[in-house]
Amino acid sequence: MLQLEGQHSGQAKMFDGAQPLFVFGVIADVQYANVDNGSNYLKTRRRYYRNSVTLLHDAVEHWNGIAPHFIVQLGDLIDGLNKKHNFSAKALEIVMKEFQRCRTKIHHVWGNHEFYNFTREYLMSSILNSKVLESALDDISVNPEDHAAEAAIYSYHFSPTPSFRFVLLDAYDLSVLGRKAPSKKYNQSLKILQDKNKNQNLNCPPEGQCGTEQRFVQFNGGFSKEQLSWLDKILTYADKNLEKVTIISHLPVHPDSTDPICLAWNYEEVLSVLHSHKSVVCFMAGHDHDGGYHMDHRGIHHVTMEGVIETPPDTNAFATVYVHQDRMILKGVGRVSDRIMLYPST
Ligand SMILES: Nc1ccn([C@@H]2O[C@H](COP(=O)(O)OP(=O)(O)OC[C@H](O)CO)[C@@H](O)[C@H]2O)c(=O)n1
Repeated sequence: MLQLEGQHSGQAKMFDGAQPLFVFGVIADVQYANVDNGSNYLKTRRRYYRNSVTLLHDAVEHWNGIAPHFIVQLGDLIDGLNKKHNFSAKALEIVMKEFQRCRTKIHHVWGNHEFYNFTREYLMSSILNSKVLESALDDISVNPEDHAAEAAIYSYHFSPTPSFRFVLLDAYDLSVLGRKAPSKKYNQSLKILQDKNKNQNLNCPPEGQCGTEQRFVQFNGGFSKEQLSWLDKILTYADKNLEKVTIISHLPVHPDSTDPICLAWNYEEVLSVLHSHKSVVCFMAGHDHDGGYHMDHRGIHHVTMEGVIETPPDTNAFATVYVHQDRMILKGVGRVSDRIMLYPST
């Protein structure tokens, strides 16, 4: 019997008859706000702001019956509308009350809506910083200069059981959201945006552009060189130790797994790091509320989770993932489809 890090007593329920090595839950874009139902900016999708916390409640009830070893919350937990109503802290308290009923550990990713509500400094010392759940790795040496830069990046990794690792990435490391003007990263991010997007409102995609060029909008962001070099080190360690790695991020990085308007600015650089390592098996993201999926040419599964906020009250949008030696079985609830994800052959 494998020893699971931080495992609470009891065994997660089996899904398909075979005993999984471990089980985790995943949910994205709850975006709770204490306001009436509304829509997205283009008025093409309905948003159920108050009900989203009820769907989170139902997800937690479901998970409490399964006892997963941890939950991954993919960002945008509360909507930016809370800020306008001076309700950010209260809204966070309301959603966290639901998570606190969950008898397992929660790993929180940060999305654009976290930065509409809170500063990066506030988030670093808040309940949404789950870096305390990081696994220590003495053999990964980090030079002191890199270390100083990394301190302002919210990324970490953990190993729930030997041979498996999860890496949580900060997709707003390069962003005009959460970076103070005129800091180096703010200036660098504004330049990336303004070089590509000539609109007054930088949340509107660049005029006349279609496809992946639409990603240069303010509600997206990217990954700094320091973060990518840190990721490269973790993946080198994982390769050497024959681990299987799942990466979690608010922003997707594969154009075929999402509406391209939701892609990370430097998604190509991230893909190039992932493809230079044999350990990566899955990349999970949120942000595109319609969800998406693509298995890339290297066999990496790119899962974009459907957003709770655009999920009608009579259904839901979350998943439980059963991890086996040769595959992950994703069991979706409501709008999320079931998937069997075999690991790429090495
Ligand atoms: N053309 C646009 C689009 C958006 N905005 C404003 O930007 C903020 C964020 O938009 P929002 O749709 O809430 O962001 P999500 O993270 O929920 O979703 C991302 C993608 O839209 C999914 O497709 C908000 O303040 C909008 O009003 C804008 O000004 N112009």
